[in-house]
Amino acid sequence: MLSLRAVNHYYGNQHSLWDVDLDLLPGKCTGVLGLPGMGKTTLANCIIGNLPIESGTMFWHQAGAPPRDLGPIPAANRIALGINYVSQERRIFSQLTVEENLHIARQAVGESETMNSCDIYRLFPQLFVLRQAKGGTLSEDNQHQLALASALVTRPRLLILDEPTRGSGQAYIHKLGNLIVRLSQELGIAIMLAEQSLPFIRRVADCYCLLHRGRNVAQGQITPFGDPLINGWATPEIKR
Ligand SMILES: Nc1ncnc2c1ncn2[C@@H]1O[C@H](COP(=O)(O)OP(=O)(O)OP(=O)(O)O)[C@@H](O)[C@H]1O
Repeated sequence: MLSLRAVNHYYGNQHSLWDVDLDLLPGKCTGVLGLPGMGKTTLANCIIGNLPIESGTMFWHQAGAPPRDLGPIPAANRIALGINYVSQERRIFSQLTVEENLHIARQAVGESETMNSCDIYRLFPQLFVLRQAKGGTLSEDNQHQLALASALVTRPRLLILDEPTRGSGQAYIHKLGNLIVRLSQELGIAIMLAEQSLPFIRRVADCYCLLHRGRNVAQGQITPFGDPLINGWATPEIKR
């Protein structure tokens, strides 16, 4: 679905992503794991088109169509192509109701491409109850659900979640994990999960990519994840 090869990114003179290779596949959840500041958000922003890459390739593969180079495609058009994102900030319109938020999110793609309200509320029953409530009045967890629902109404083929567990309690994290597994296994969505939480990645991801100082230092199926090497990279540097 999406293949990254030798992707490099710089913030000014600071080299932030180094020759990153990554494949994101339909129906699979890929955990992009790394400590704070290792490049997870930068990688997500390069894929969605918020940041330009310096070199390398990002090719979008879709059945029955020739591969497309994402490079020249602006961020707004990448949503129409099937790539959507939930940022760490969980952006929603706080002055608008849940329904209005979802209505605006639908505008990013053609009407025929969107997920209808019944399907969205089936995935997020709590949002149905709160559909007339303003975004700003929702709890943090419900705001995250609304941000996720706003991404899903565009029927993404690739969904990128940036640290979805940050700041949430165990009950919501458990529910979110179940939802992510459903989205990948039942709806066939390719999911890129940028996370610091190794237990969460172990629970929901099929495969992983480990970023360290902008380099992909290990990747593979989730099964060998108990490998001490991986645990070593996932330990804060101060302890290494
Ligand atoms: N706008 C920016 N300008 C300059 N440097 C930046 C900018 N954003 C991030 N960086 C730097 O790029 C590197 C990667 O940051 P990034 O936010 O991608 O990491 P991360 O793994 O997502 O971390 P976190 O988990 O804290 O969000 C860090 O050294 C960070 O300080």
